[in-house]
Amino acid sequence: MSYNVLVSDPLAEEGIEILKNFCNVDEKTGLSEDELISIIGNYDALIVRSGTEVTARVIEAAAKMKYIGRAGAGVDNIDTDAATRKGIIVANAPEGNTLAATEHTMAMMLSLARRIPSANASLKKGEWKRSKFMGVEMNEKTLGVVGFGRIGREVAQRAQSFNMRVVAYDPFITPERGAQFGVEMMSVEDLFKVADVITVHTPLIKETKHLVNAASIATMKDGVRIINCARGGIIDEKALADAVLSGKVAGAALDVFEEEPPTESPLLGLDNVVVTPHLGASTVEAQKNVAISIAHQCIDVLKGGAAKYVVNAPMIPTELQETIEPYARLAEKMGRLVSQIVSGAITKVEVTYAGDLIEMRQNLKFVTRMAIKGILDPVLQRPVNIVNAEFVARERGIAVAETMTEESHGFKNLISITVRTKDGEETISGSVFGKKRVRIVEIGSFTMDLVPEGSVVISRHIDRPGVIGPAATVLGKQSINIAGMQVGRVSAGEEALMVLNVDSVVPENVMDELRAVPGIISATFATL
Ligand SMILES: NC(=O)c1ccc[n+]([C@@H]2O[C@H](COP(=O)([O-])OP(=O)(O)OC[C@H]3O[C@@H](n4cnc5c(N)ncnc54)[C@H](O)[C@@H]3O)[C@@H](O)[C@H]2O)c1
Ligand SMILES: O=C(O)[C@H](O)COP(=O)(O)O
Repeated sequence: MSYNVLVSDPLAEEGIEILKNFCNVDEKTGLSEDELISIIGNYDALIVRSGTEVTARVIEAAAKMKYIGRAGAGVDNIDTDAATRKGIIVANAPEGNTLAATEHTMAMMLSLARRIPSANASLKKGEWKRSKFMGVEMNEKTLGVVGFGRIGREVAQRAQSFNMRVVAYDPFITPERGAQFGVEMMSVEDLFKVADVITVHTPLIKETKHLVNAASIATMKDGVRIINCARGGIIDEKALADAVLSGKVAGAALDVFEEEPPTESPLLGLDNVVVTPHLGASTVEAQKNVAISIAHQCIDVLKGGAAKYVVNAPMIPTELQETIEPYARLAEKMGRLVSQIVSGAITKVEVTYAGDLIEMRQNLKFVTRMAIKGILDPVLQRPVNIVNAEFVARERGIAVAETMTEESHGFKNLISITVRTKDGEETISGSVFGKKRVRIVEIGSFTMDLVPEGSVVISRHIDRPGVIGPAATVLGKQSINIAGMQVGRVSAGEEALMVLNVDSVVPENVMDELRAVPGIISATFATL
């Protein structure tokens, strides 16, 4: 199968080469939304940087899209909710440009402190104004880092080497974690009060929109310096310009703007403001890193696998991927089976984890989503995957619950899926033996040891002589080979369950014949 990939922003050649070895690649930059919409239906994957707005309209038109890759960190130019609804994997390359953005932040801080851009421009105009460009030292100043993630931490370490005191605000980082970096975590209000230089390193989300505004600037030290190498919009540009003009803020350095390019930003005309055109990630090294990462992830997804840095699905830490994989595979197969043996509209799915699995509770969301995918796949025409499984379930009014229990019925690990419908409920349990031997061990109250692969016939019958033989004869007459058989019963003479692994599809008319065998109560054909 040949795949088409559209690269709509400049991507380093190293990434393009990797893609070209696997699929057709079109590089078309500078497209308008309408131009993008008119061609996007031809592509299986789209790769962007911050230049392309991947709107809900674009995603709606992306009929066969499986992957949107962001060769960089910020995904605020991609409507990830719209992608999630469509089951499109959105992935980024968050680590590749961390050091580039960090070093750019340090460059901006020093440029601001020593007024390098203005001094450079002045000298090049033929002036020699040494006293005009008096600077300040960073030594012993306090740096306030807002957002103590990858870049925030790297900036902090470099600032410490300048002998700066570093304080930080990040609602998701504990004081203990901050202390490991020699950084005091504090409230944003306190940080604004004590910092000589403030640098923001958060994503642009509703909580961080205009975090630096007229009111918060008023609480800052007189002569504070402010840096934004994260996202335009975290700082209210008008408020910042007013504060620079009034002298409250001694200077600002901005790499990113509310609108890019920033045609109307009041900051562009100010002397004490250093600006760059979103260059944080623009190093040869960073561009190579992100292009390679996003190209490999693209190929992994097109081959049917998962991307390493998915932003719209649960991520599994690399070290756990091998451990989780068999559970995810088992849950999907169990979901497929249970969905084909229940009748009536599904109203609730409950996935219960027991035994050793409880220790992995943080990472079981992935397994639950695979169970839902398995349940919905056989009944829906649209693609259901790890990205949109929960969304599609919700959309269909199916409640999903995930529970943990110590009770594992003697198994080392146990996954149980209970599906409720308007007509009743069915529970299937499975376990992973050794590292990856997956088995279904219970269907309802019947114990078994079923390899969840291929085609199966599941029937309920009265436990008495003369039922199983005639049932097998029905299949034999149609040359349908029985590769395996499991029979389970709770007590002799009552209802029993039979599962036949068959080597070919059993047509509906043959299933009807099977259902007509005296003693057979019900029979279902399922593909796993
Ligand atoms: N200028 C550039 O070219 C450039 C390059 C790379 C990254 N970036 C941007 O830099 C920013 C940081 O990137 P990163 O890789 O460090 O991301 P990251 O996810 O590692 O760190 C972001 C941090 O922000 C914190 N945070 C979230 N909400 C917050 C809030 N309300 N208040 C304070 N902190 C909050 C998170 O807990 C996290 O620790 C992103 O916006 C990214 O898009 C810009
Ligand atoms: O979020 C990012 O990675 C940076 O803003 C870089 O954006 P760019 O890839 O458009 O340079």
